[in-house]
Amino acid sequence: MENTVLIDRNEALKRFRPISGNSHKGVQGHALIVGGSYGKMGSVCLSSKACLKSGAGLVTAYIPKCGYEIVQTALPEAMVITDDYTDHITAIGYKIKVDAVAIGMGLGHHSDTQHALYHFLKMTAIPMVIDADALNILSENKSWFEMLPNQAVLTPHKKELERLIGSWNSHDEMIEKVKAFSGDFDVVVVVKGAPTYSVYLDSVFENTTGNQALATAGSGDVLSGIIAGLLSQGYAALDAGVLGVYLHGLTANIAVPEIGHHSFIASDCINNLGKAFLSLY
Ligand SMILES: NC(=O)C1=CN([C@@H]2O[C@H](COP(=O)(O)OP(=O)(O)OC[C@H]3O[C@@H](n4cnc5c(N)ncnc54)[C@H](O)[C@@H]3O)[C@@H](O)[C@H]2O)[C@@H](O)CC1
Ligand SMILES: Nc1ncnc2c1ncn2[C@@H]1O[C@H](COP(=O)(O)OP(=O)(O)O)[C@@H](O)[C@H]1O
Ligand SMILES: [Mg+2]
Repeated sequence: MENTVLIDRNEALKRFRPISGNSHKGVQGHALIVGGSYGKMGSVCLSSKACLKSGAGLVTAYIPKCGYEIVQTALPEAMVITDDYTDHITAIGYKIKVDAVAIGMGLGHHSDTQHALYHFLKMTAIPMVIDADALNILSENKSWFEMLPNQAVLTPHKKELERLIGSWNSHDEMIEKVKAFSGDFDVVVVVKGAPTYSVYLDSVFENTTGNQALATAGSGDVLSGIIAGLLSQGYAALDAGVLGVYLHGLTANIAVPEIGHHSFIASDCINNLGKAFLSLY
């Protein structure tokens, strides 16, 4: 399509910033990962780990009580704040200062959780990734679009996108609808698929990395964590989206010669993030 920028290594390099020698965890960004419900805590573990492995100095997971031991055990590097309720999130309250948020992975759509999301969006204006069930809740409450923070990064797969903006008849029509949505609410939309397109206003970026190994549970949860990690370090929303998608796809390109398409799982995406970052030096 006309005016689409292909995101290859050169384009990724334009956006990538190495970490300075005198950095410390206090200036590397603190990201909050909000999600999880009974049976879906893995999504928060994956997203939080990917966030740490993308350079965030501190990561806190905000989860329902049932996930406390799961997240603390799976990921000792992350801090945890629990909701008052056991099985799902009912209110999103915290006293820490965070630089970026990713919300929605494994969140579910209980009415209490919908309420919590409403108040959170109303009160929160920091860089934000909105994924999975947070997108689905928004789709059921379209008047809430107005509350989205400027340049929030929305990361729908095609089904989630259809719930958000309605259906389309062609690729070009889909892109035009996403551009209009981006303009109406000043958001970056990362349309996940093969390939993934990142759209902001009239600009469209087509990713060149990734393969079918990523067609596996949790690989989108990993992407939300990567983008939140970049946002927390001060990357602009569009740069975080475009670079995050590039690195995420690259992990699969790096891993497939050894692991193959069938056996690659979302944790392999995380395990190869280091090599993906190193390829930019
Ligand atoms: N280990 C975990 O805890 C996991 C939790 N997850 C969470 O589970 C919840 C449900 O996520 P789902 O995405 O499964 O639910 P959805 O109901 O949003 O999506 C599932 C439907 O969308 C279709 N779909 C998915 N990707 C598509 C694509 N690229 N093009 C067209 N159709 C597509 C599927 O075929 C299916 O019909 C989310 O909160 C998610 O974060 C998942 O991420 C899987 C792993
Ligand atoms: N065939 C494919 N080729 C390239 N990337 C893919 C392919 N299938 C899935 N992906 C990527 O994997 C991720 C899947 O995200 P998502 O559907 O949200 O998964 P989950 O919710 O299970 O974490 C997206 O980044 C998507 O672009
Ligand atoms: Mg998903």
